[in-house]
Amino acid sequence: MTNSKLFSDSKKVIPSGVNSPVRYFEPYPFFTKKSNGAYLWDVENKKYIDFCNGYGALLLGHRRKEIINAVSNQLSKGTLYCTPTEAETELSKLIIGNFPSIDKVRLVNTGGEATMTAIRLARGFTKKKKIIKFEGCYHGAHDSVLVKAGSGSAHNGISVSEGGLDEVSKNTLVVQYNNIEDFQKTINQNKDIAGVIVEPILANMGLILPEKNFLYDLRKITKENNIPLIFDEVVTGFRVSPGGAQEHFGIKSDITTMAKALSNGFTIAAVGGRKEIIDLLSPGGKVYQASTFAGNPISVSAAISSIKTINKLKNKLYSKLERFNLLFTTALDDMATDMHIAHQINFTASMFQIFFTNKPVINYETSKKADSKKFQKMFRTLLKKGIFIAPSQFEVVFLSDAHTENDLNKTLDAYDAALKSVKN
Ligand SMILES: Cc1ncc(COP(=O)(O)O)c(C=O)c1O
Ligand SMILES: N[C@H](C=O)CCC(=O)O
Repeated sequence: MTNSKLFSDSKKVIPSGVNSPVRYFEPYPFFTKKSNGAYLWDVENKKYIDFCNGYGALLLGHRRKEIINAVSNQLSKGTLYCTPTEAETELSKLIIGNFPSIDKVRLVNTGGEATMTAIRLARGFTKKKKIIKFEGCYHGAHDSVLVKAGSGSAHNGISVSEGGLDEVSKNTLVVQYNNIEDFQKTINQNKDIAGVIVEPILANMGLILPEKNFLYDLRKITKENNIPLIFDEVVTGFRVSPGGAQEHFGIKSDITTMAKALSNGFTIAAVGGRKEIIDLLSPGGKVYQASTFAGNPISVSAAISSIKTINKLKNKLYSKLERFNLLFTTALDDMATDMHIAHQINFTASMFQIFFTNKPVINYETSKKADSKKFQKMFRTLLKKGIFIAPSQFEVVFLSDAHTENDLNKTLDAYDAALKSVKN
């Protein structure tokens, strides 16, 4: 079977042939048949070093032994009960142990479900309507946050999705990321703010780091105005430190969402926060949230195993990934500079992105101004050479614990060729 044949088949039965827009690239995506460690293999038996890593989920690499063992063990005991389990309490205690801002946590299935619940909680708590989000931040594919969002929707130039209601999006106020004056002005002009949601490190417009005081000022202003601050840690939770970006920056949010690296590749997400807010969830409170698959025993077993593995490895894991990232991005920067290619590299922890522009990339506008055609050229050369990064400059390159120095050296050689293709 070939990728091209599978794509023509899939297009007949799946819209655009893919189950999430970001998976499509021209002329057609490759179809994966298996993965292991740092690698993917497509149906034509081509091997790729994977730097998409489930858009950040696979912090520990594909088919990590500890997680596969835990899941296999659970498979022999059942796949769905729809009753509470002891394992759900164990997982919640582990999450709370890693995130001191969280008193209680509810398990859901996806990042989007977690942010939808977080926003509903903020509205239920404050009895107010409007939320503030930041340009380019992506919080899932639901109406209140699909407004000037990043990821695939930035790529498609969709500011507000068709089919979304104006009545919903008009209650979402959008502020420029890293612009605290814009934020303060919006707070001063609107007395009806129910909550503020932010990616503490913006990983959906490429990688954009919060400027020095941005998150601290956000925390201070939201506290002064009694507005719940939601940290969307769907990407950063467990990836930048065992306690996410909030541990990394030493800031406590009121509500936190997490997914991805929480389970290293299984379908689970969580929304947690201060007791007085999270206890508003039904059935004890009047903020309704529900799901058949919530607390799915397979995903819960994967998440318990992931957190335990992360907590056991701790400094060894994070310092290795940081060292690899620094070495890699320094070499990449030198290469692009030697070739006189205008570029910026943003990096932190185990994430980076290169932008083809001579201006620092600090927000939605500056990310959008980077040359996406050059990025596509680079992507295609990398792919030919067996390196798979997410196919858009609005995504991020993710390192995993499975990458070896040898993988990184091969990848640097591929970037060398890819940058030359950009230059020509
Ligand atoms: C920061 C952030 N929040 C929320 C989401 C939505 O998560 P999901 O795709 O699991 O709905 C994503 C990614 O998709 C994300 O990167
Ligand atoms: N950028 C998104 C997640 O972080 C990409 C995942 C998706 O939408 O399929």
